[in-house]
Amino acid sequence: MTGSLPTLTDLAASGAPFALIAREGASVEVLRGDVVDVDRLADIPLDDPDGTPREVLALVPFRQVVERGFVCHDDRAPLRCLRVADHDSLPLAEALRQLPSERVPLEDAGFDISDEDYADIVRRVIADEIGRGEGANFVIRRDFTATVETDAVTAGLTWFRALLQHERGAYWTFLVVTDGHVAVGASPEAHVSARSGAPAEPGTSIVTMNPISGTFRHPRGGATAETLTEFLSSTKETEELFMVVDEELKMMSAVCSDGGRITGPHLKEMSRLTHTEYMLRGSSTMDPRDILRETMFAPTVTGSPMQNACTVIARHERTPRGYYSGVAALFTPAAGGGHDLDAPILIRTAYLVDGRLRVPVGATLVRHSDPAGEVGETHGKAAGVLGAIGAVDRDEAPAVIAGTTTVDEDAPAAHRPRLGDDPTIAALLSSRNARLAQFWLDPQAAGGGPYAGREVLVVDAEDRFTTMLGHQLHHLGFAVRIAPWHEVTDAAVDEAGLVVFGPGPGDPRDGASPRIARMRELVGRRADAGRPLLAVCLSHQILADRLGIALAPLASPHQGLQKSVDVFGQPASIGFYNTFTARVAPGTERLGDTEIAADPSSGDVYALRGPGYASVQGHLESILSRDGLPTLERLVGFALEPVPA
Ligand SMILES: C=C(O[C@@H]1C=C(C(=O)O)C=C[C@H]1O)C(=O)O
Ligand SMILES: NC(=O)CC[C@H](N)C(=O)O
Repeated sequence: MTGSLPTLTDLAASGAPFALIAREGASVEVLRGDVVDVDRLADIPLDDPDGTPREVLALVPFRQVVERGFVCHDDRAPLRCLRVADHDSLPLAEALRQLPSERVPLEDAGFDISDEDYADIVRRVIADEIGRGEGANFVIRRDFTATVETDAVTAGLTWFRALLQHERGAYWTFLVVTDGHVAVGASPEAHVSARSGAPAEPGTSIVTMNPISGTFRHPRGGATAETLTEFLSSTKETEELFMVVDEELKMMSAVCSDGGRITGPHLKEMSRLTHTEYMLRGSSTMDPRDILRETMFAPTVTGSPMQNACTVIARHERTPRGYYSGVAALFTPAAGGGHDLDAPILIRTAYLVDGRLRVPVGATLVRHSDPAGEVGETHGKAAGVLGAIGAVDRDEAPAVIAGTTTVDEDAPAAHRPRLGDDPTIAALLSSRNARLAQFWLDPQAAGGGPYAGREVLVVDAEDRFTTMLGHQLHHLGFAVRIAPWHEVTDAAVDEAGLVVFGPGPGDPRDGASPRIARMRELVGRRADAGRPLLAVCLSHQILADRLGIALAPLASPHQGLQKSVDVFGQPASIGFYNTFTARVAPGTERLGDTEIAADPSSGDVYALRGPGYASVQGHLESILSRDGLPTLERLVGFALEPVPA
């Protein structure tokens, strides 16, 4: 097929749709075919009408979250599929020779939201969202925009070339040209991939996710072991990565029968930035389109809990996202049938439509975010793309992002060694895992736990930590059913042998929220019946309230905090994701039938137990809970203890 491959400039001039992808440094893949726009992921045409499997490259817009019932500013951006007819490969040197390098002038360049306004958004998200229990971390974006007179496809080719030459460490460097739409970028982050397993396991694929979070902007002259060490020692950056790993493990637990296991952390070293990352791996029997649906979209570019993050994004972003934080999904027919999937996240990408350039960038906002720091981070993230498109000087430092007054201190220095190979850095990175739950670091042994033969109903209150809980409960031997709060019937709650009420966003005192009102009803009903229940986080707060214990906001949220607490006589290192707390007078250990495990000085309640029930403020299922599984087993044991007549 390569024989018929026109030069890249002829291909561009033909007006036909095409895509260029550099996945490994040595070559550029050239994909040609026709384009169809479809409504839903399930409609992606993986097979021709005669049943022949077909390779498809799909651009999945952020608005696709509506398929999961999540909220967004809906721009109706099409789910665009390039049905690949020809897939060729060009040596990198040849591609570089063919690609244009003339500078593309930009007019009216600058961020749509000023630095001051972005800093205000950061403050509001910390105070009004994290500070009100809506979640732990949120990514809010801003767009760098400009007018471009140059022909769009020529501009795309030019920028693709510049990214190949000047960015490094990208997972995919790519250009996708379809009618009237050019997307060109160098994304560091694989969202999800699914590769067919050994022929012995037909229908099974190995699923990989790659959460990247924590951003180190290289100082002038490049990163050094000293400056990187300082970054790696930052609590904020460390916890930020742990939080997104937790959120992606929720997704892994939903799509993988073995829940997934984590390896890392590693460094992702780019020209101007270094990120930290983990790899999550598990096996799944799901169709790759379903895997994609269940994982829409990465918490590293949205937030957690993911569903509420969409609501928060809609509240604080003023315009729709288009493809930003969606994925480019390449479905390739697999030797043993079905399709493999490779899907980088659409970040660090420039879009050119109708002469308007848009480069969206965001930062992960957490409880201890510094507004100025997050502003700087968005500049740093844009700089890789903006360097390529000539909006910042590429090789000189300091450079200035056109249209702003901010000095770009992230300009790349030539040829630095990889710092991940430095033994001190490697040791510092791997020391992070000592804080984490062994359960998620080890391959998990199958079944046979102490509760084999029993059933549990897990009620989901819009935080899919329930999938991780479900996985741990399964490990303890239970047959697990997870049901969302709005589908669960009274009868189901009455009949289950054990009910676990899950965590969720929001203020537990907010009875006007239909979700919280229903959770109150269900927890109350089960508690009144005196049948075994375990309540987690939001549900623990609801149970505490019902038992007459006061609820209050914490002075500063514990969203993504690891803490060692006493749980009925045993110390446990546990992860917390709460803004509110149940609180008793310090020293209170009992209220009626209820035994209370609380902080001796603040009176903040960590756990409760009584006849037929137990509850916990922390998340035993989180990677942050080093003592999570044994504590869960203890609490389940308390809840299932026979109630004296
Ligand atoms: C949100 C973006 O990047 C993501 C956010 C990161 C962070 O907050 O540290 C790091 C890498 C990406 O997962 C972006 O590039 O727009
Ligand atoms: N994870 C949770 O369930 C959090 C509960 C509640 N929304 C809080 O922030 O305190």
